[in-house]
Amino acid sequence: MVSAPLLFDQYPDRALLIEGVAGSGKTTLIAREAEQCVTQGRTLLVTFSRAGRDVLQNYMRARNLEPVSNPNLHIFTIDGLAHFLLRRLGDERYVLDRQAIVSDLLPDLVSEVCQDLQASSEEDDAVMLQAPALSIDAMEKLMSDLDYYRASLAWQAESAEDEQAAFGDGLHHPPELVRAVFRRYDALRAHWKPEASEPDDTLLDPVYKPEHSKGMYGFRLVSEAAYDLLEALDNGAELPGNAAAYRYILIDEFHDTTPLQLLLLSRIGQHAHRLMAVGDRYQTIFAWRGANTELVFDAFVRDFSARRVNSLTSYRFGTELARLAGELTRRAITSGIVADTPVMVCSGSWDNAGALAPLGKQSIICRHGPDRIRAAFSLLCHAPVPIKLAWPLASTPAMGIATLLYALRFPQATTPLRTLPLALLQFLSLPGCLAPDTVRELAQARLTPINLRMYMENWIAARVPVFAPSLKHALQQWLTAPCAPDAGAAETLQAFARQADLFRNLTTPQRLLDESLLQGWEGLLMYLQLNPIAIQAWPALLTTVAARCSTRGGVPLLTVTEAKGHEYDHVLVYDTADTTFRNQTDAPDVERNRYYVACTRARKSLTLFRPARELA
Ligand SMILES: Nc1ncnc2c1ncn2[C@@H]1O[C@H](COP(=O)(O)OP(=O)(O)OP(=O)(O)O)[C@@H](O)[C@H]1O
Repeated sequence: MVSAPLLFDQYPDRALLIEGVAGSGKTTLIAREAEQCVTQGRTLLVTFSRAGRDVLQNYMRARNLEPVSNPNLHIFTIDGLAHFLLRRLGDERYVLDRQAIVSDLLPDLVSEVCQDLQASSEEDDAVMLQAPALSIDAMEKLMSDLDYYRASLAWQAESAEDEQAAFGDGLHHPPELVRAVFRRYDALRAHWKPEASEPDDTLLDPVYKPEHSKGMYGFRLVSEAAYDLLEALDNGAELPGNAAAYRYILIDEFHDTTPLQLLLLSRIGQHAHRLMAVGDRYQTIFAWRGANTELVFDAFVRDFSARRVNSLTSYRFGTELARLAGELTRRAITSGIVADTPVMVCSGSWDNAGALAPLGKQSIICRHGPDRIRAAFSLLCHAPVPIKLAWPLASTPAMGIATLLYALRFPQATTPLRTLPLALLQFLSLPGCLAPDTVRELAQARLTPINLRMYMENWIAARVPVFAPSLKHALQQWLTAPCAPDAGAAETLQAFARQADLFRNLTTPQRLLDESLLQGWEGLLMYLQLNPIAIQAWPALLTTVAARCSTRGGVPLLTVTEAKGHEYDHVLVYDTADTTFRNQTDAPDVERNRYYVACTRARKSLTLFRPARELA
């Protein structure tokens, strides 16, 4: 490795903004600078994602530096830092699980807000606002609207124009609704009390356990901690010197920082001696969460009079991949290493995908979760040699639905079904289900096929409908119609899906969960057609699939989000079209960035894989 002088020694400026291409050594640079900084004072290494924080921790560990043994070294995500500081300020709100808020708290709050909005529009004779459906899907979108509204600083705009400029076209729902829900939601967050003296575990974010067991009130998501900390500071709270007085602040993944997070970092960094932010604007893949690279880079330069330093040389990969990365981002990217990194386009079958490196030695990067499921089944069915997958395919939604159906039909079967509680939650997330109140009860009890069947019969008979009519009918049939024990699993499951109309709305799935289900269902049917079994033998299939999935020695199957910040010797990018992923739904620049991130994880070889349609 070239031992370059430290940038803090090379440049006299208090703050530096390093913009470097993938593999140009940004994280390495932070680690090198930090190694020096910790000898001189408290040093904060901060990053956007948990995955990015883990990468930083690994880089520091490789230098024998760990926060537990070095009091000067602090490594956090920005939200994790805000949460930590709030706790030091004596803030004891619960940290709740996002899904619990979406399904348990948001629907009631939204109906109250809509009633108020309708009442006031009647008084003012104004146009009435269309209330959203209270489906899980609409609530999930509203939750991301709240995130976006918060992260983009739209809440502090003084006029409707400023507000619009902040959130741009990032909202799913009308701004009046988002604004009103945002206010009511924040009021609820401040005063909320669990129904019992403490909330049940299913409501809590498992990563952030409460400080005390009783007497706490208020809640937040950890992603709301930066906002809450800023609010506390605006209300006169002072950051505890022993927790927040950082001499050095080094920010990785700066391109993903939101305007809200930058505001907080600017407050924390106002007395810092030196600051450094590193990023690559072409690696922004979280724009949908309110990240705004251009704005954040410019604000950092302005607020800290930072010097910009650019690097177009990658030390991760050789010339051929450097050329591809340059074409994708229209930059003159060069390679700083001698060895080449060949790039191969491979269409059709997996047989040819091992030309640059054996398939078992490659890391497979997919655009998102649903594509990963497709890749996994495709490998399971068609890989030339039976390789193992370092990923639990048996826990995917389609496998869950089939497991639940099996348990309902054969409640007396004795083979234990380890994934049954997960399968129940997956089933109840189907578009045609409204989660019944008793689910939480059931999820906490010891779930057996027998009590599952009993609950299911009650739900089907319930006066308040739990299932859409076609799904209800299909379930009734499933529970009552005689079924030959040797009926083929593929045909039986297919018949249920048809009767329940499971995929009617899924030709263009809206939710990732639905797309995951669709890909998994198609993959499962393909597997069952190649390996036919009777529905009664379902537990044996689960065992066979689980045996093909092993973290030890299996091929890693990653999404771009998971692979970001990491590097792998041999990378296969799954399901590419012409210089991008085949599946394109987000803004073109976000899609391009995702593809660029995936390709630039490779060190020694890159295979761009396009499966033949019948294998996809
Ligand atoms: N100056 C250098 N000389 C040689 N190799 C280097 C140098 N800097 C970094 N490397 C190596 O290049 C690879 C990429 O480094 P690093 O992960 O720090 O890049 P990055 O810019 O953070 O990448 P990305 O933005 O893609 O996450 C690593 O294997 C690292 O050891």
